[in-house]
Amino acid sequence: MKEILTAKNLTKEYFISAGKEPVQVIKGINLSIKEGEKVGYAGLNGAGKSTTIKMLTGLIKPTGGELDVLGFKPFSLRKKYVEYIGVIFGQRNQLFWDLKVEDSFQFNKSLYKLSDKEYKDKLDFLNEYTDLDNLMQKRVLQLSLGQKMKCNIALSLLHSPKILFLDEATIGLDIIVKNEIKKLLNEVNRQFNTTLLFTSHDMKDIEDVCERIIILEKGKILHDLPLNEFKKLYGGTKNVKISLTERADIDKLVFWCEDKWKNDFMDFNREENTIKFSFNETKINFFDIMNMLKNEGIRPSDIEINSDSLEDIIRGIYQ
Ligand SMILES: Nc1ncnc2c1ncn2[C@@H]1O[C@H](COP(=O)(O)OP(=O)(O)OP(=O)(O)O)[C@@H](O)[C@H]1O
Repeated sequence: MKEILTAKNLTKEYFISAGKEPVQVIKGINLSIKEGEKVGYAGLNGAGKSTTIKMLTGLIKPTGGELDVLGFKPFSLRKKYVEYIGVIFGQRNQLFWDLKVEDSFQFNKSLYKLSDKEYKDKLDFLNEYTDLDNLMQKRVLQLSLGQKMKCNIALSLLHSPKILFLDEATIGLDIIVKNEIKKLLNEVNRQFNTTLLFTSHDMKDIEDVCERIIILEKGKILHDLPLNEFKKLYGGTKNVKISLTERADIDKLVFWCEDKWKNDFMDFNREENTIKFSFNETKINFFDIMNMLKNEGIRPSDIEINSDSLEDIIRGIYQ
């Protein structure tokens, strides 16, 4: 996979008030993104995510460092550059507000000089994963937030961008629309190898789309890892609930667990015929517990086991 985006020691300073020193909000970040990657860009409010996206899309000029996206310096050759990228800002609308949805699509068709076939093929693809067809004849101001976002994303994909930047594209959307959008993004990536750079405060969105996560903190990159590696390194917590019908079996299991791993459980609670505990996979192997139950002939009436979500992990990092 070839590199599609590189940033070296990228910085951005803003002048907040006249006569005062500028404030550096992006403090020398290095990025390297390959074609077809799906990258989540996460961080707390004010970390600098939108500022980064604005620099990468050529909306604002970096204060320092080097930036190369698809062979372009985004800010200097913006007119040409935008032919190859798509940009979605959750709070902004790119459709003609008081016209029909289709008018914006027709406008972009001529702007990007798409042939009738290219236009039709792309609409066929978009219709497969959204209900765009039903929305085309509606006026934009009649659309709900979710319908508007679907149309905005579809419009940004019309010219087959090589890379799609999404800044809080799923903000305020319900779970059904979010899922539809995530499916569309995954398909765009799968079928057209479109690179995705995606910011969201909803870690589930990042988890459902991205294979790599970059965490920004106060303008610096704190982590940049494949998502599964990140989860293994910083997560690895399993939460288990075991229900048993016999009180004696509970006693036996509690005694055995405490004897073997007394200090290794993150928490351990007994309630009636149920025990609930959390542990880190690096310290305790859940199969040992399953084997013990089997060897003792204990048959639980129910077992629930789940891993910490990305959201839990990130919360843990910032706490
Ligand atoms: N045009 C601007 N002028 C001055 N300061 C700005 C400007 N835009 C952003 N900032 C400041 O830069 C910092 C980073 O803002 P940015 O919007 O990039 O963060 P973010 O990570 O996207 O936050 P959020 O998750 O809240 O959207 C913040 O302290 C913000 O107040």
